[in-house]
This record gives sequence, C-alpha cells and structure tokens, in this order.
Amino acid sequence: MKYLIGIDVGTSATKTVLFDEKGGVIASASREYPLYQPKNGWAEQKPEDWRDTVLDTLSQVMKESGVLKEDVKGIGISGQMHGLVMLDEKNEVIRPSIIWCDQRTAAEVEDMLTIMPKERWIEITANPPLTGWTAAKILWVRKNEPENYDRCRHILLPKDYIRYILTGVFATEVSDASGMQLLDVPGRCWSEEVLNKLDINPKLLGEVFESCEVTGTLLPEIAERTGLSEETKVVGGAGDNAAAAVGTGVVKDGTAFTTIGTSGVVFAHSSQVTIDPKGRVHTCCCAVPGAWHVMGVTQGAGLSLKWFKDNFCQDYVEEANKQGIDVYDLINRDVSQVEAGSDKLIYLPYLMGERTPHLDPDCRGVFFGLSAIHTRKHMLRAVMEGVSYSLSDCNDILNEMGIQVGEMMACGGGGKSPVWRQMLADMYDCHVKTVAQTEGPALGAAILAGVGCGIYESVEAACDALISADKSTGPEENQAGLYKKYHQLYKELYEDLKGSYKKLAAL
Ligand SMILES: Nc1ncnc2c1ncn2[C@@H]1O[C@H](COP(=O)(O)OP(=O)(O)O)[C@@H](O)[C@H]1O
Ligand SMILES: O=C(CO)[C@@H](O)[C@H](O)COP(=O)(O)O
Repeated sequence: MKYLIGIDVGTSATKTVLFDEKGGVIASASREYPLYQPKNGWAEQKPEDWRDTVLDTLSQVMKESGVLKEDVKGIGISGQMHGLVMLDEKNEVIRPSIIWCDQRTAAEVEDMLTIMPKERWIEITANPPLTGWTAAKILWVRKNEPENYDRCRHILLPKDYIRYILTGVFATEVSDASGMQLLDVPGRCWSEEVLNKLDINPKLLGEVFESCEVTGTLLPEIAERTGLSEETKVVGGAGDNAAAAVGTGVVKDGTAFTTIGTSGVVFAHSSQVTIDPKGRVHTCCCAVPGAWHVMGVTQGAGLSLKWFKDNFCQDYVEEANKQGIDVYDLINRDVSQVEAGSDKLIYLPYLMGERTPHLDPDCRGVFFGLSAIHTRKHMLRAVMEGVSYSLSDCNDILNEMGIQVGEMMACGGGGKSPVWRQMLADMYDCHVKTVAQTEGPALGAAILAGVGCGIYESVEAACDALISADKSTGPEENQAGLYKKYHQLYKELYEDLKGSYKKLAAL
C-alpha cells in the first residue's frame, strides 16, 4: 500500500492527515495557533507557528500510524490564501504575516488603481485590486516599513513558506498565486506588466507550478525530524479553497461547494475564465490543470461564531469540557431550539470588513433588532443566519453570472453543523450535501500529491474513485420564504449603514 499526506495550514489550526492510496484516513493531527489583531481591522499570524505546527503534526501522524517512511510517496500542502510572508537574506522571517482578512490596505488599493486602470487589472489578474490580496500588502510594507522591505529577499504565501521549510525550494502554484494579484490568471504565469507597474522585482517571487507538479523532495534534516523519507515528493498543492474543491469532488463544470471555515466561501468550478465585471467575486486558476474557479468570499463566517463563543460563551466551553464533547455541538443544539429568523434579530457578519458583495474594508458587525425578548441562543442563531445571508449574497452573484448548480457541497468546520446546512439549503433553495470524506483541503492536497507521484491518472479520475456524497439536506418550504424576506432586509441594512461605516472608520 502507498500513502500520501495532506497538510492544511488554516487560519485556526494546521491539520495534517495521512491517507492510504484509497483515501482512507490512517492518522491525523491538528494544532491551533493565535490570530493577532494589533489594530481594529488588522490581522496577523506568525509563520513560525505554522512551521512548528506542521513539523509537529507530521511527526505525530508518522509516529501514530506506524507506516513505513518509504511508503509515504508524496505530500500536498494547502493553506489560507493571500498572506504575505517575507524572508531576509538568511531566509529568516522578517515580520509577522499580514493575512487574508487584514483590511489595512485601502490606500494601497487606491494607488494600484492610479497606476493601472481597473479594467486592465481585471484583464490580467481576472480581479480588481483588493484589500485582502497580497500585492496591496507588499505595497503597504514598502510604504510603511521601508527597512523591512529593503531586507526582503523572498516573498511567499503561507503554504509556500511551509514548502520552503520542508524542501528548501522557493516556489508557488497557480491557484494560490492567483490570489496575489501578480499573476496573469488566464496565462497561468507571473505578469511582467503588473510586476513592472508595481516595481516589484520578479526575483523576490518563486517559480510558479501547476498544483499537481512535483516541486521538490524533503530536506534530510526535515525527513529525520518528522520520521519521513528524503525521497518523499512535495507537489505544488493549492490555496485552501482550490484544495477543498478537490477534496469535495468539485472539479467539473456545474459543481460547487460552500465552505464555512474562518472565512466563508461559495466556490464554483469553471473550465473557462469567467469574470464578474463588477469584481464582487474572485476568479482564480484552480488545481485542475487548464481550469479556473469563481468564488465569493465572506470574511467573517466561522470567525463570527468563534468570536461570539470566545467572548460570550465561557460556560458552554466549561460544560463541553465536562461532558467531553465539542463546544460547537452544544451551540448547534441550542441554535436548533430557536425558530428561523431568530425572532426578528439580524446579524451582519462584517467583523473584518467584507469582500463579497461589498468590497468594503470599513464595514463592521451589527446586531439589528435586539429586543428584551432575545436570549443568547437567539444571538447565536442570528450569527449563523447572518453568515448564511452573506453566503447567499455570494451564491446570488454566481447565479447572476450564469453559473447554475443543482446542488451544493458543504465543508469546513461550519459545514459539519446540520443546522447551518439547513439554513444554507433554505436560502440557496437547493440540496446541500456533505461528502463522506470529511478532510476537505487536506484530502484535496493529498490527491494532488497522488497525481504528482503517478498514483492517480488525473485529479478528476482520483475524485471519481475516492469521493462519495454523504448527507443531503433539502430546503424546507416555509423557511425558504421567510428567509427571503429577512435576506432582503439584511441587504437594505448595509445600504443604510454604508455612510455611517465610513464615518466610524474616520473617527
Ligand atoms: N460543529 C461545528 N458547528 C458549527 N460550526 C463549527 C463547528 N466546528 C467548527 N465550526 C466553525 O468552523 C470554524 C473552523 O473551521 P475550519 O474549517 O477548521 O477553519 P480554518 O480552515 O479557517 O482553520 C470555527 O471557527 C467555527 O466557527
Ligand atoms: O481569503 C480567502 C479566500 O480568498 C480565505 O478563504 C482564506 O483562504 C482563509 O481561509 P480559511 O482559513 O477560512 O479556510
């Protein structure tokens, strides 16, 4: 039997899974790390935390599985997109990584639009300049921390920093590189024009591979430390959403998934470069060679629920620990006791600004309609409904672009929740399904490794063989109608508050 490893460097944790070649989970390990918010709207993590958790979880799965190191043929890495990792001439991390949900770069996005018209940005990078994406972060460091920028010799994305740690190779692959805003997305290569206009030295960037291509093998000291072999190959891998697509079998036209991780994403596969002219959803290369995807992104999805739990639900945590169960199981139980609509309570999930549909770094979270009748359970349900309204905004735009899907796969931490999947089914008005293989991005990354090592013929063939649908949730007629009315009001609230958000940001 041959084995493959998938690593997912998420925002909440690193998850490492050892699979056999039939997709069975042999061992898995996960380690959390903090998210730092030095200022309102800023978000950073330490690349060293990603490194340490990857090395620890790799060692753990190898030790626990007892699998022979020679039989582990390949590793695929997946990770949170857009984060900026800068290394100096000794390949040391220069500053904490400014990650995907950071909103400090509004001025740099303005600068990018004066350097090149929006239409040209869209022609080349398939997207308008965006605050969360890497190019604007690079410009921010150059302007605000010139000493750091001058010391920088390598610019890497989070998972590509892990590739460097594992193999010593500076490289990236097309799906994650699409989210840097430096890639020619239709051409799947760095854009000389963009790099020239932004005056970014191409030597700072690694070589771009396709997701299944082999980028290197493990360094001897890493093989020694983790119990793996120096022969183990590391493939390109993918940004976490492109990897989740592979892990849920979303690799053909007409297929789509919603993930509720820290962010929330509605993702549809596309064999063509399909672009929203208003730039509200992103177009990126996907992990399947020669194909792309379109995705709407909600910044504060699982992040909203985690924020509420961490700040207002300490007793839930204690009770869950006492019962030896997951705290989210208690939350789901209580949320399911509240009726749809949370008794006229609406939550706007804009804790970290919003991408789809508003592209607004200044908007913030709101509970609207609070009454003395409401309890914490209503607020928890309103949080999950508010995130679902935002995901519906993403889905509506994909529909408006002519992307029609008959059913939606669900994944990510929040995708495990039956009550959250019911909300999505009611609002999307279609069946929401899970796959039996729940490892999402880690499985996707392992499949990419299997293709790169010649174990599978293609990504599509591997998905056909390994991935099967599991639970299915259909819309409930009465709730679908009710949610339409709430969603309409939810959309009006943003329009009503838009000006006030600007004033708040300027205070
Ligand atoms: N059983 C559950 N029910 C509802 N939400 C959950 C559950 N488990 C996790 N979550 C949500 O999912 C989030 C983590 O999702 P995950 O996909 O692991 O995130 P990431 O990839 O960003 O690290 C948590 O912050 C939480 O909000
Ligand atoms: O910014 C995006 C996609 O554009 C996010 O989806 C990040 O990739 C973070 O993912 P999670 O940690 O929430 O999985």
